Amino acid sequence: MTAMTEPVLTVDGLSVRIAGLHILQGVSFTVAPTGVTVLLGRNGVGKTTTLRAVVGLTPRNGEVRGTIRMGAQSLLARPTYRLVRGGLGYVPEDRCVFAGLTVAENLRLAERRGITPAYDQVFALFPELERRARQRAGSLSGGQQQMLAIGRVLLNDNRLLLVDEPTKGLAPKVVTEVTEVLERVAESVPVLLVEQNLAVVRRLAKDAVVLAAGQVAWTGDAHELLLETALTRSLLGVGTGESHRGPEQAVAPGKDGH
Ligand SMILES: Nc1ncnc2c1ncn2[C@@H]1O[C@H](COP(=O)(O)OP(=O)(O)OP(=O)(O)O)[C@@H](O)[C@H]1O
Repeated sequence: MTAMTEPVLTVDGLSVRIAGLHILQGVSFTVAPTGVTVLLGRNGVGKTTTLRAVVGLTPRNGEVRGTIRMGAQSLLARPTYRLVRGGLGYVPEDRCVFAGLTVAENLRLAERRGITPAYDQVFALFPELERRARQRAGSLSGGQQQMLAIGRVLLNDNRLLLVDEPTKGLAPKVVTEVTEVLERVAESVPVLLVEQNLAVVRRLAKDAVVLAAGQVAWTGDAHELLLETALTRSLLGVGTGESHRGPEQAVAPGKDGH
C-alpha cells in the first residue's frame, strides 16, 4: 500500500456502550485519504455515536473499546482538544455556534494557537460570513449557521473533517449551497460525512460505509450502492430516488447531471 492510498482514518473493532445500550458492536472501516466517505444507516443506528467516538466526545457514562487511528496515531483516550490540534476537524450535527456572539467572535474563538488562521480561504468559500461578521450568530438562518460551523473548522489546517448531517433541516436551495461548499472543501481535505439526503450523497460521496444493527453491513463504492435500489432500501429503509421521488430529491442535480 503506498502512502497516497493509506487510509487517513482506521476504525477497528469499535465498541461503544452508553447507558446500558451496546450501540456499536465491533465497527470496522477505513476512510480514504481523498474525497468524501459517507457513513450511512437507519435512524438511531449509531452514526453520530461513531463520529463522537472518533473525536473523543463519547459521554462520560459511555465506554469505548477498539482501535481508532488517524494515520499512524492512535486517537482513543486522547482529549478532544489534542485531536483537534492534531488536525481532526468536527462539524457537529447541531452546529453548536455561540448564538450570543457575532460571526467574527465565533470565528475568533475557533482560532488555534500557533496556527495562522486561514480567513482568506474561509471568506472565499463563504463570502456571506465576511458580510455578516458583526451579526449575532443566533440571528443567522439555519444555512448561514451551518456555513459558520463549517467555516470555523476550516480556519485551521485539517487532516480529516468529520461532518454530521450538514443539510438536515435546510431548504432545498440551501442544501445545494452547502453541498457545493463541501464539494470544494473535499478537494483539499478528506471528509467523513454523515448524510441522510441521498441526492447529496450521490453528488459528494466516493466511498460508503453502512451501519446496521451495531455493525458495518456494507462498504464500497457509494455510487454502486445507490444503484442497488433493493440493497439501499433494505439497508437504509429508503429508495435511492431512481424510481421514487422522496425527500432525498431535495437537491439540485450535480454537474454530471446525476
Ligand atoms: N448519551 C446517550 N444516552 C443514551 N442513549 C444514547 C446516547 N447517545 C446515543 N444514544 C442512543 O444510541 C443510539 C444511536 O444514536 P446515534 O445518535 O448515534 O444514531 P444516528 O445513527 O446518528 O441516528 P440519526 O440518524 O437519527 O441521527 C440511539 O438509540 C440513541 O438513542
